Formats: sequence, structure tokens, C-alpha cells
Amino acid sequence: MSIARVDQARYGEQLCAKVERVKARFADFSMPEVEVLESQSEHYRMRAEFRVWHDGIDAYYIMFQKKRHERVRIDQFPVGSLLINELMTKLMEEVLEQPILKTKLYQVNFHTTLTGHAMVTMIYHKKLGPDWQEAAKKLRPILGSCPSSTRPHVDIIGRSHKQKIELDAGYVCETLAVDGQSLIYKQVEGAFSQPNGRMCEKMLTWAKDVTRGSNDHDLLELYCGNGNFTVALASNFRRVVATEMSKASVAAAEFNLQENGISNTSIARLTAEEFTAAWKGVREFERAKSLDLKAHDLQTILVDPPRAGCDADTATLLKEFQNVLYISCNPGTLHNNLLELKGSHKVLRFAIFDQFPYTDHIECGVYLRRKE
Ligand SMILES: C[S@@+](CC[C@H](N)C(=O)[O-])C[C@H]1O[C@@H](n2cnc3c(N)ncnc32)[C@H](O)[C@@H]1O
Repeated sequence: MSIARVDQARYGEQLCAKVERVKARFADFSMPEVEVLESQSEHYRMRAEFRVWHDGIDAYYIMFQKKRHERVRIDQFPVGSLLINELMTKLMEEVLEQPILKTKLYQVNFHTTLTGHAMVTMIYHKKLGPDWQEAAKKLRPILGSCPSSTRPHVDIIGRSHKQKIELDAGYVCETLAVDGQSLIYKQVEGAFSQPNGRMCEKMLTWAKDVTRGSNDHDLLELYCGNGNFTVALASNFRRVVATEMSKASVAAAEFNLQENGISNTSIARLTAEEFTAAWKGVREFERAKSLDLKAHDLQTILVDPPRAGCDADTATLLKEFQNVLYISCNPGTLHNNLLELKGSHKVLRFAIFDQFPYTDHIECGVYLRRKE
């Protein structure tokens, strides 16, 4: 997580610079008009992680400047949700009062939702015993009394080496407004979820729009996470096959499909590399069998890989599909992967989602169709 220095007066200028960078990088593609989806200029992050610095009897949150390894004290976090800001203050007040909560506290992770639900993970360099658990139980309603919290308690998770104590369920439930619908998402502690909640709504609405009218065929999705796109797009397709590597995310995706009444989708825990090997007949995976790939008419593929992009085999797999929807958090690897499709596919839509204002990060969405 990089430190974003908020200067609202410069938001527009910084976004324009990002758009120009993307256009320059993709100058070798025949590009449509680039769609630019702006973020809220503050309070946009639903998640934040801070190291805790101990200085005598004092303790405070810090972050590191990535390149210079410079320590920066963080008392307020304007890019974080209001609830994160309230929680970080209240939590530190309590930590400073109670040695059992403070001693060897190494890191605090905050995870909030647009609906005012919150989960706090406190990570320690000590074994957590019943005394810590008692103190943490008492902390839950104190954190729940923050003005932006909509629940009486905030979930607290204690972590230490080979130890995890969940006082509650270990997840939050988010509600996202997508194309006139309210979609419910379980977001599990430690598993990926989109950090900018309002931007996530815009991304899902955009993806729903670009794939509208695809009900005559099926969708294949790789890197589906907690089913973020799967849930939003399932009604645009006849059927959906989705895969993801993380066990916790697959379980959350299954929950989210059920919770949102989606019955045309099957999910399997497979890496993109495993799926591609199974698809190409190079290897068989027991976990792929339930997908019954032969019974599908998979003409659209959606990928949303991590920063490293798709591996070489998966990038070549994209070429086999009529329509490709690529969501990317790294324009460099996106560009590399799309080079595979340059001869065969045309870029129909290209969007920039400004997930992280005031940082260099750029998230893109690209929709391609095979040339006639
Ligand atoms: C950028 S996230 C996107 C998740 C989801 N599409 C969303 O919008 O929340 C990337 C996801 O890919 C998963 N992942 C990382 N490497 C993978 C791999 N080699 N194969 C399959 N999934 C992978 C991660 O666990 C994570 O859930």
C-alpha cells in the first residue's frame, strides 16, 4: 500500500497525466475513445494496513515510503473511509490505555464497507492468551460506537505467529449498487477484495455494460476472487464457469453466488495455469472435472490477474475466445499480454478506473472482439 498525499486541487491534473500515460503506452494499438471513471477524491479506500511504532510509552501508526524506506507517522488517513479514520483514532486511544493490547502490537489492518460494517485485525509479536481475548472482547463495542459504524460491535481478529483468534465471523458483508441492483458480497479477512468500494461499483457497471447481450453463449472467468465480477455479470450470460486459486475466496464466491440468487455458475479452485493446462489437454485435474467444460459454449473470457498479469500460456489462451474482457491493475503487463491479441482481436472499449487517486497506480478495463 503506497502513501497517497491528498491534494484535492490537483486531482484532475493527476488523473489527466495518468490518461496520457496509458494512451502513450497503448499507442501501438488501434484504440477507441478512452473512457475515464473518476474516483471520489477522498475517503475512497475501504481497507488500510498500518504498522505500529513503539516509542517509549507512546505508540502510533506508521507507513513506509516505498522507495526511500522512510517512516511516516499516520494519525489520520484522508484516503481511507470515514469509518477507518474513526476506528484508527479510537483503537489507538484504547491500545495506549491497555498494556495487554499494546505490548508487541506490530500491525493493524482495517477493513470497512460502504454499509458501515468493519473488521479489525491486530497482529502481534507475542502469543495471544485468554487475557488478550478478554480485552479484545471489551474493545469490540467501543469500536462499534464510532459514528460511522452501523453495527454495535466491530469484529476483531487477533493474529500472531501460527495463531489466529476470531472473535466473530472473520468477514464483512458489502452491498454494491450495480446497474440498478443491490449486490451482496462477503469479503473475507486476508483474501482479496477491491479496495475502492465506489470505484468497484463503477467497474462492475462498466463490465456489465460491455458484455450486455451475451446471453447466447457462456462466460469463462479466471482469477474470480470472491465472485466480484461473477455475481455482477452472470445474468448477462447463459452460463458461467469461474476459477480462482485461493480456497477462502472460492468459498466466499460460492456464498456470494447463493446469496445473490445466481444458479447458472459453477466455480472450481484452480490456478489460471492449471486451468489452461487442463483446457489444452496437457494435464488433468480432478478439480476441473466438475466444470464439465465440453458442455459449455465458452465464447467470452474474463481475466482479472494480479500485477504480474497472465502467465504466457494463459495469455495465448485468450486468443481462442471471440470476446476478451481484461481487467488489469498494471498497464505494463496488460500491454504485454494484449500483444498476443493484436493481430487477431480489435479493442472495442477501453476504460481507466482511477482506483487510487494521488498514487501512480492505474487500473484498466479492456474489451476486445475477434476481427471479422
Ligand atoms: C486482482 S484480484 C481480482 C479478484 C476478483 N476478480 C475481484 O474483482 O475481486 C486477483 C485474484 O487472482 C487470484 N490469483 C492470483 N494468482 C492466481 C493464479 N495464478 N491463478 C488463479 N488465481 C490467481 C488472487 O487470489 C485474487 O483473488
